[in-house]
Amino acid sequence: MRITIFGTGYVGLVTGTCLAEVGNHVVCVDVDEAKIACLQRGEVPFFEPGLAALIRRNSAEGRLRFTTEAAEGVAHGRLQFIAVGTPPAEDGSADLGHVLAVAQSIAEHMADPKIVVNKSTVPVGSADRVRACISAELQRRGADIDFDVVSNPEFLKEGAAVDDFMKPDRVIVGTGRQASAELLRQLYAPFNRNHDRLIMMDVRSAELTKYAANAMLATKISFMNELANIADRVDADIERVRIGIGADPRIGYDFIYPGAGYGGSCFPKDVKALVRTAYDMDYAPQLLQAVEDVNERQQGYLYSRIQAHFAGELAGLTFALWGLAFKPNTEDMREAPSRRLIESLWAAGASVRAFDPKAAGEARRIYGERSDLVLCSKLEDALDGADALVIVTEWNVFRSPDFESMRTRLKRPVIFDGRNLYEPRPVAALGFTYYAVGRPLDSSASA
Ligand SMILES: NC(=O)c1ccc[n+]([C@@H]2O[C@H](COP(=O)([O-])OP(=O)(O)OC[C@H]3O[C@@H](n4cnc5c(N)ncnc54)[C@H](O)[C@@H]3O)[C@@H](O)[C@H]2O)c1
Ligand SMILES: O=c1ccn([C@@H]2O[C@H](COP(=O)(O)OP(=O)(O)O[C@H]3O[C@H](CO)[C@@H](O)[C@H](O)[C@H]3O)[C@@H](O)[C@H]2O)c(=O)[nH]1
Repeated sequence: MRITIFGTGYVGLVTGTCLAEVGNHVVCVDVDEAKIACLQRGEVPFFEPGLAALIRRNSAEGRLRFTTEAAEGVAHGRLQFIAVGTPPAEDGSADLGHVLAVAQSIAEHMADPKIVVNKSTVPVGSADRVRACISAELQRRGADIDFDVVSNPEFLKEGAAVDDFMKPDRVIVGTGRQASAELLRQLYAPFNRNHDRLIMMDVRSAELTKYAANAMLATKISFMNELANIADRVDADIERVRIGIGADPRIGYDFIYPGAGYGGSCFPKDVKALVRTAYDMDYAPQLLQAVEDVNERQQGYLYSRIQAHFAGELAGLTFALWGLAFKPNTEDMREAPSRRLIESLWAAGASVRAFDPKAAGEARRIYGERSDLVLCSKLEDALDGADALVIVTEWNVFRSPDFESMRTRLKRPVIFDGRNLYEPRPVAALGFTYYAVGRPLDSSASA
């Protein structure tokens, strides 16, 4: 099939590349000239495992092209995917500005029938707004061209995006038209061979399904963070509790890790947007509001532990930080817990020596060169002369460190672990003061 994708971020670029990989002819359009120039040179603008090789192969074999020309993109595909950002507006609602700008471009250049497929995460009713936008422009042009707007939300995770797209748990397609449903079924057939993963529904339910999935996952995390905070106070070990409850298949082990709070470009903004939708409909979403409030507090967890340990005297201290990205296997720092922590430490007069396997460049882009942020190229270097180590992201390389060397490099043997990577008792036995999330400090519970 001939397919056009608007937006070459995590979703657009992965979607376009994976659709090309199974034999389709794909044109990706972005307004960011630097990004498109980079892709045209065969470089990938961000780190996502496995993506670069796929882009290079499909570009070389002529199935994948990149352009800033909307007209070229609109002319190419019968299917026009919208995969642009929907950032939070001031009031928490999803900002549809980029989505509607793409709809407008499609309508301006449309010369034959199109199926517009929305992959961006958008509030219920957005497909109607896209449809209205396209209709208005076609009417202005005096053009009578058939089109449909389909909702096809994306569920990929950063760091595993290619795998998630190639082997989806499910593909949600929201449309009221049989012909659109049939075309989307054909499009996704190569990803649907093992068993039928396609779930067809109406457009509004498809739009809400995306928010429901993210809100449910965010709820699991906030629930565990709440429990971890209770465990802290009653001297119980949340890791034992996690293992104990996950054994119940109705609960399961996925997404019940307590930590430094959820971050990233999706959960924080999507929970907020769903809360906003509910309030707009005169419904108070108490549970969702609590999910967000708990996360807000949890993002301050590491800092409050640090403050308590140093009795609020942080001025002049140096903290080694392991992990800047919002989670492992990505360089993305959008809403990363590390940012809130770094900024709190700076505000208290402390400085930071950070190591992240992939996100140092992103941190430099966000914060620029500053004397209170040293970005180290080796994890050991971050420790040198620091008053404590703080672990914010659970990269694999942090899981089995050389504790002896760590103790000699740190000025004081103190670890604040926001991801519960180690067992408290053995680490304490090596002479460290070890703070984890919801785990007692060297108690029999952690034996
Ligand atoms: N990142 C994820 O893991 C993920 C997963 C599922 C769904 N989503 C949703 O998908 C959407 C895109 O997310 P993302 O992380 O890929 O975004 P992103 O910020 O990484 O990329 C968006 C891209 O769209 C481009 N763009 C903006 N306006 C444009 C226009 N008018 N025409 C063409 N390109 C334009 C931007 O330049 C940018 O390159 C969001 O709604 C997000 O919530 C994201
Ligand atoms: O048990 C857990 C699991 C995750 N997290 C945190 O939750 C955040 C989000 O993690 P993850 O869901 O793995 O990353 P995303 O790439 O943001 O993916 C989510 O958001 C995407 C965008 O909507 C969806 O498509 C995905 O299905 C959904 O998992 C990160 O800060 C994690 O550290 C925890 O604290 N505990």
